[in-house]
Amino acid sequence: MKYLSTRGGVTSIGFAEAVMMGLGTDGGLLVPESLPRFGPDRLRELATLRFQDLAVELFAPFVGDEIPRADLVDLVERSYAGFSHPEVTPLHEAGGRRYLELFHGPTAAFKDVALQFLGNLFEYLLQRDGGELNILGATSGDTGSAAIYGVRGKQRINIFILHPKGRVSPIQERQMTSVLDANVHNIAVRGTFDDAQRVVKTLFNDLDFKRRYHLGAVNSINWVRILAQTVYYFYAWGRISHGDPERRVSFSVPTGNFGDVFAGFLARRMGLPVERLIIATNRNDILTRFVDTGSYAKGEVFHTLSPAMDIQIASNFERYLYYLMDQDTAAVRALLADLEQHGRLRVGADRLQQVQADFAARAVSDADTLAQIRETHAASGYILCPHTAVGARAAADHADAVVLATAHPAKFNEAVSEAIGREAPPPPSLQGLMDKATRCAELDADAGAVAEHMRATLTVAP
Ligand SMILES: Cc1ncc(COP(=O)(O)O)c(C=O)c1O
Ligand SMILES: N[C@@H](CCOP(=O)(O)O)C(=O)O
Repeated sequence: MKYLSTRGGVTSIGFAEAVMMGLGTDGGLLVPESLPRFGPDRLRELATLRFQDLAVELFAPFVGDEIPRADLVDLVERSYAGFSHPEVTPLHEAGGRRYLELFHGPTAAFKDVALQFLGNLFEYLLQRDGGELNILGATSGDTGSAAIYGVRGKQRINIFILHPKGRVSPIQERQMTSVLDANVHNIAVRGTFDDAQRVVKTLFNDLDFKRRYHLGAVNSINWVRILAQTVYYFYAWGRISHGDPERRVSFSVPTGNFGDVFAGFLARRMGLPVERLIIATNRNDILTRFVDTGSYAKGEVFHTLSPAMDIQIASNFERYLYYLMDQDTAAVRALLADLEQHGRLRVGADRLQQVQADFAARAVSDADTLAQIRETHAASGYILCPHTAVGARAAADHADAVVLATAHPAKFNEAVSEAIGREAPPPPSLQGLMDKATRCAELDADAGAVAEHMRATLTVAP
């Protein structure tokens, strides 16, 4: 399989190069030249597989002959061995609703599903092909810790994670800053997640800096993040449909950077029988407004009870535009130029019709998020994290939709306590964090300052 950039400036690169490149050297996002298409017989087979075997089957066409199958199997098995549930991403039924629990990994959020694999994949490729990697990522709370846990202590890898100071939950902050391995570097930036993501993209677009410092990406700009997140859509469908290709399943997806729901979109393009894909946003509703009106217009970032989704500029939206514009990279560039110049882009009526066929969307207020946590708990005793609650509320008119449970509620106990008057009990991985020593730098949300910090750190770090 070969990869190209959504902006057309990178063409025909292989899987390993795409993994290491992260963001396309033209500033675009990497996508495969084509997608495999699974027909009814293949879907029936896939539905019988355990999570790990399914992952290997789904990854194989994208990896091609660049990694021997035995090595791919080993990478996948190791990546999910540390999950606390034997099914990796089990379905749970509560209050008449199905939840796809994605929080059984080491940092208790869905990011572990992709980042355990990506960490092992980086290590494998660096050992095999030589070289070193300095990961630079931005987080609104969950990617950071999952990425850090994916690469902590690994040879040839340093990781620099930027989080918006004071805008992640206390547990999320501790999960990152209490990891004291020499290769882990946390930076609290004075600004929003969007500011942190802009710094990361600016430094990736400085090709001289990127080459000199061997920058690698763990955010969902990295294609592997998206690929790995398609697996649980197939897995959930298999468990619900028992392999019946006529059975269509809807998903409601708490959405911020548009990676998770985009993975569902891809799964459908690969033949998975998906009925509705619901984009569930909090008050930061740029994506909901886009689905309603065809206009994608930047606004102010609001602080909400679901902070990991306090995002205005959704990275993977560009990948969706690429497919929406029939893979016409010039059309993508034109839309992005509008966004850059005017702070908004607009698609025409025919494209909007396609958008509305691809997605439903709903924005959920903090008050409704709390009400959802309260109602689900009262009906079933099950405690939702606020992001998952946004997903459940957005699916109020779709009783059948599977809600992606993207984080363990104990990561967001402030919201949980406000809703039900008590905290969710933390899983073992979250216990004792608040007593640990921490290390974290603090910087302005400025690419120059971050670059300087990386240079200084890397001259003394191993
Ligand atoms: C708990 C949680 N839910 C949902 C999201 C939104 O996912 P995405 O950014 O892929 O849209 C995030 C952040 O990415 C998150 O951390
Ligand atoms: N909500 C995310 C934001 C980064 O998104 P990513 O999927 O592109 O890594 C987070 O928790 O950091």
